[in-house]
Amino acid sequence: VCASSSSRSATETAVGSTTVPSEMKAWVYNEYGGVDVLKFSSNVTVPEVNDDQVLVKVVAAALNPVDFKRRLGKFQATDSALPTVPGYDVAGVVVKVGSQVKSLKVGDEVYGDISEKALDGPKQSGSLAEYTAVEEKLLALKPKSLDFAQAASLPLAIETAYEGLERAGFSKGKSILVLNGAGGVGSLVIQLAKQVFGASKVAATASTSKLELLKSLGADLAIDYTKENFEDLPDKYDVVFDAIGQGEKAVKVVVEGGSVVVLTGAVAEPGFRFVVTSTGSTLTKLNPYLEDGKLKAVLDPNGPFPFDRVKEAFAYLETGRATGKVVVYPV
Ligand SMILES: NC(=O)C1=CN([C@@H]2O[C@H](COP(=O)(O)OP(=O)(O)OC[C@H]3O[C@@H](n4cnc5c(N)ncnc54)[C@H](OP(=O)(O)O)[C@@H]3O)[C@@H](O)[C@H]2O)C=CC1
Ligand SMILES: CC[C@H]1OC(C)=C(O)C1=O
Repeated sequence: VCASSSSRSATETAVGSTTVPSEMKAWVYNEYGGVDVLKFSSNVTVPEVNDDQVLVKVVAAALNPVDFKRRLGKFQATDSALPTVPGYDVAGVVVKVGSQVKSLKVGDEVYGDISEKALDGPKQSGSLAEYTAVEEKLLALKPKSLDFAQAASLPLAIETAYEGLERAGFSKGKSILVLNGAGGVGSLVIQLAKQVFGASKVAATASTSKLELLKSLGADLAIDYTKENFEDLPDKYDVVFDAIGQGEKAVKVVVEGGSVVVLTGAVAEPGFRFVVTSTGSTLTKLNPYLEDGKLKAVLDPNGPFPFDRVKEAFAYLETGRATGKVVVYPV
């Protein structure tokens, strides 16, 4: 609610019908390291918005492995300066718009991955905060049928899944093997391959307790990696999507002329690795599938983690056992 000019404090700026404070609560680290470098602060400066940006009041955020890899200092060469507020995935409400913003307005419910390049100059002030500033082009309107936690779980993972399938030239009638089908990205690759791209066959790997999940997401074949090695099976695939760092084994099961997409770790011919580029246009394109439930957000049942338990959320994600996405909600 906009404070009357007489009562508006010096630290508040009335914007439209929304009052934005100058300081906020956020999780911050000022040195690289394990979860214990994460500190909760109540007086982090609310980011200013550039002309092409909006300020989002964060309702929910989601964690990604790139958050903890970055915090461990694995991408220092191209990282933004410390201190860092981590967090790429956000879902929330627009409270302020920059002068060049064209299609978003105060009050819009939005979601997105706030860093266009995940490793090359990611945002210093991320989504594990009460407010975050994001370029309009990185956001989409939140699907009405998804709550904020579900929406926050999607952006980086679904954009990675979609971009990887596009780069691999995946198309209707092709077969695909997803290495790590139960994780944040793989659980969406299975769904996209089946529901959006029209796969002829989807196979995926996970451990014993997650095989039914893989089938529920659309996998025709669920391979228990604790009992058999996919590379020892007779099947070959048009595309192998490696979301676990098995790129050198993945190339053994791709057909002649097929594609091997690698998200992490070593790559062997004919495999290729890429780093996701955030864009709201992919979310807008997939919104109809999300609205009607053809594509589903997969949230780890140990969450959502409330804002004051972010350290616990990261510790859980870093076990490498998360199913789908680890979400922080409410913020
Ligand atoms: N290049 C890029 O742009 C991007 C890269 N990435 C990277 O891709 C990888 C996956 O990301 P994300 O999906 O978020 O990861 P998650 O943390 O969600 O993956 C967790 C899952 O990994 C599964 N898993 C662990 N070991 C194996 C194995 N040997 N075989 C099959 N599944 C296994 C676990 O299942 P179980 O308990 O059954 O073992 C668990 O469900 C990460 O390394 C991430 O950094 C992610 C996004 C973008
Ligand atoms: C080089 C892959 C790197 O980029 C992202 C976004 C990750 O999660 C990674 O591991």
